Amino acid sequence: MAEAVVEVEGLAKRYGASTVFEGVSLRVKPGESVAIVGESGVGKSTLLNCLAGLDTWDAGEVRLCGHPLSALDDNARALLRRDRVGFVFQAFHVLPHLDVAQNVALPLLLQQRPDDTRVAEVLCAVGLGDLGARLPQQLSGGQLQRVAIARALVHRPALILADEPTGNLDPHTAEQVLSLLLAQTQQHGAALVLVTHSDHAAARTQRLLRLSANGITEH
Ligand SMILES: Nc1ncnc2c1ncn2[C@@H]1O[C@H](COP(=O)(O)OP(=O)(O)OP(=O)(O)O)[C@@H](O)[C@H]1O
Repeated sequence: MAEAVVEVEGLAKRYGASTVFEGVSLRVKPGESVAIVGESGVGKSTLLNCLAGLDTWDAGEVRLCGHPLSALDDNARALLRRDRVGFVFQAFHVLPHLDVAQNVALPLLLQQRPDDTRVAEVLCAVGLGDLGARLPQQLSGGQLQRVAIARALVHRPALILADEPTGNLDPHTAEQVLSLLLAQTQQHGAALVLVTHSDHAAARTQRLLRLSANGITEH
């Protein structure tokens, strides 16, 4: 059995007396694509943040590339995330004072392996080949989303986490972006976990998981 890229066991998240979810277990292997769906507020973004070690939990464990995240300190978690994870945030988190190419280059610079050719290649792949010198404020919402996606893919991470990656895109661009995320799983063996409200996006992944307060179920 291939080692899971990410493995979750009995995860629970609470805010005070209020439980967001509990009993969440899942495994995603290299080359697998998974969509997580569920009602608004059920904790999909929270779960994604837990998978990346960006949020804490109250019971259970998350293992990323074999490492139990609760055993790592903040610094070790940040290093693991830097090397293994590409995260497409719902709110993009594009840095406003850097141009598009500089934003996309960031994961490579953090790993001290700058690669302008790779940055240009990924920008072309998301249809932003001519916009590398633009500042984020000069882009549309859909273009910003594609910058966020290019930045999440540039360092060929083992795990791609994407929170509503097609939420701001027209159907044609959404299709292109999904193809790009899925190609990364097929060609480079990355694991993709996608949070989405779109039935269409969910239908393109190999597995569909529904999150509810009592856990997560496969459909
Ligand atoms: N700091 C906080 N304190 C208390 N409750 C919080 C806090 N942050 C988030 N929550 C609650 O946690 C729950 C999960 O939020 P989350 O954003 O993960 O849901 P979601 O399923 O991604 O929602 P959506 O589909 O609307 O994006 C929500 O009910 C939210 O109100």
